[in-house]
Amino acid sequence: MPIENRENAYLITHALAKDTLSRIRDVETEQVSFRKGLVKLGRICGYEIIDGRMETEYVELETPLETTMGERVRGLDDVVIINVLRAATPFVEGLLKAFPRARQGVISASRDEEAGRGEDGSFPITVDYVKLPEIHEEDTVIVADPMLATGSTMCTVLDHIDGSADPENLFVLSAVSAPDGLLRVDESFPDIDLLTVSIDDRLDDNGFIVPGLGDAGDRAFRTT
Ligand SMILES: O=P(O)(O)OC[C@H]1O[C@H](OP(=O)(O)OP(=O)(O)O)[C@H](O)[C@@H]1O
Ligand SMILES: O=c1cc[nH]c(=O)[nH]1
Ligand SMILES: [Mg+2]
Repeated sequence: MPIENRENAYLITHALAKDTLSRIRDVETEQVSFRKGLVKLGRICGYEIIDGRMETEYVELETPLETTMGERVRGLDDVVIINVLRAATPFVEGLLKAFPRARQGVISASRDEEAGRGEDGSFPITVDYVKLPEIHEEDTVIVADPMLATGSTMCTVLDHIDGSADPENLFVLSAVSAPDGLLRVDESFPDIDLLTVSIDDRLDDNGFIVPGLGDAGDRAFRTT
């Protein structure tokens, strides 16, 4: 479903996606359930991308009884998933259930929260590690990060990917987005489609999404 006034941003509206997100937002949801919830959400989002964004084709096949026509999803072998460390790790685990043959890339990018936000509202981003597969024209590339807050991390990640190829589909997939982050990424990368389960109200003074779900990395990795 397209988001009003934003050509390239779309909500994932599957009821189970909303249900799962609501469960992991809950402050009472502990680490294991939180992590499993992110995995489940990744799987549902993967199925939604297949259903809404990929084409099917008819193929002739032999059942044990006779020849018939079946329908197959096109391009499942040409999917690249980029894992933005570290909070995206369980989210990507779920996506891989939908795209088991995806080629994978990893980028470690994190906000320097001590430095604080600059005048434009962005955080400085530290990139420690980048390992991307070669991206081809026919690929569907999904850059996964459950949280899109100021958009600083995602813009930095996309800077690393952008020059390397011009794939058929390039999606940024998040679970929770803030309006500021969507706007920042949309303005910097107008050709990229932004997919998210929820657009929350705002950012707080520390750049956290409100109502959000807190620090996704800390909750999944139990580091607080
Ligand atoms: O849109 P932004 O303002 O850039 O914020 C979003 C980023 O912040 C979180 O990562 P964090 O830097 O906390 O690292 P982590 O995944 O290691 O916890 C989150 O997973 C995103 O990558
Ligand atoms: O709300 C936020 C913002 C950035 N990163 C998170 O994990 N949560
Ligand atoms: Mg991160």
